[in-house]
Amino acid sequence: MIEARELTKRYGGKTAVDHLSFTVRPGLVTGFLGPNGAGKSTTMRMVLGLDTPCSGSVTVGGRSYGRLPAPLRTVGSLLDAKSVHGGRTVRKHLLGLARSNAIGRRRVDEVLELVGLTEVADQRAKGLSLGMGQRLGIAAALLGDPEVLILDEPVNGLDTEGIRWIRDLLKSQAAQGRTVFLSSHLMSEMELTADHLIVIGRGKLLADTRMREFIETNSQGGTLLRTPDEEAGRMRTLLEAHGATVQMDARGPWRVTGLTPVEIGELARGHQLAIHELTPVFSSLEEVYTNMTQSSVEFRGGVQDAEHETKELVR
Ligand SMILES: Nc1ncnc2c1ncn2[C@@H]1O[C@H](COP(=O)(O)OP(=O)(O)OP(=O)(O)O)[C@@H](O)[C@H]1O
Repeated sequence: MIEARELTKRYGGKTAVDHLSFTVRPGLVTGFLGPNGAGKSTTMRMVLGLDTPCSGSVTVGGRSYGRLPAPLRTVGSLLDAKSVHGGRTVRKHLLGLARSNAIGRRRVDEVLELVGLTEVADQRAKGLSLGMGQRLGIAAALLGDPEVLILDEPVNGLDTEGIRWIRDLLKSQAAQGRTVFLSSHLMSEMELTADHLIVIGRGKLLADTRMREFIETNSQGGTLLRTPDEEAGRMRTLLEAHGATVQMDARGPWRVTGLTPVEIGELARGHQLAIHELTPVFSSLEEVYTNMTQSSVEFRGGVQDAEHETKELVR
């Protein structure tokens, strides 16, 4: 579990993180989203004791990072995969980390196996491909078998296979009851990986919500509707009279927005109109997120009054 309470960080006159409170829970992959400069990396660095909050607090497993008796056993992180000493071999890099954290050699072999680096264990780190380097960073994060994993842009620059591998790994780590907190600008990937989302803008919390709820509540997808031809005119009039917008399609289903599928179904039933198809369609995470950060529409996914912040984001 990660708990941030009123976390605030200023650099000179610039407020990077602004009274940010959230909880990242075990058993889930939680995505951390926000436009460039929103304060994600700063927040992660404060969680990991690499930056000191100006005010507020953040704990991992109930303690601030500095008070953890064996940090690597509580929280594993990947902030910058390139921060490895390139002259060392893969195994030596991990052995060095293990030794300084009282972790046995056997665990090094386990994580090498887990991330698929056993065969290149004796190669120098600087010769690794980007994907391999990323795996090494993840091996280091997993070394202490920590309850919390924090990853900043772990899929940056990876190919499809590498991305899928990280997705499966993170999901399985969460399924084992670990807390997984990751940032990524790749929305399609985040949509597939994360169960929960924390969204920030200008250092402030914009949303703290389940992925499904975030998409469903803020989706502009609408509902696909088919009715028999002879009832189409009456159906359209009825829907529009109740505030719906109907996009007609002569051959396919209509797209109805402004009413939920339940409301459409109940209206049709009340007027004895037949329905042949009623399919909710949801926007992608990317569409919802882009819309949220580009419009001043009030966001309703767990934080009520984000109007001001979303306006700020587009200035
Ligand atoms: N060490 C620093 N000194 C001064 N300003 C900083 C420092 N670190 C971050 N900032 C500023 O704080 C703000 C938040 O930066 P941060 O890197 O945390 O955002 P981010 O959400 O991680 O962005 P990105 O998605 O681009 O990585 C930015 O305006 C950044 O310029």
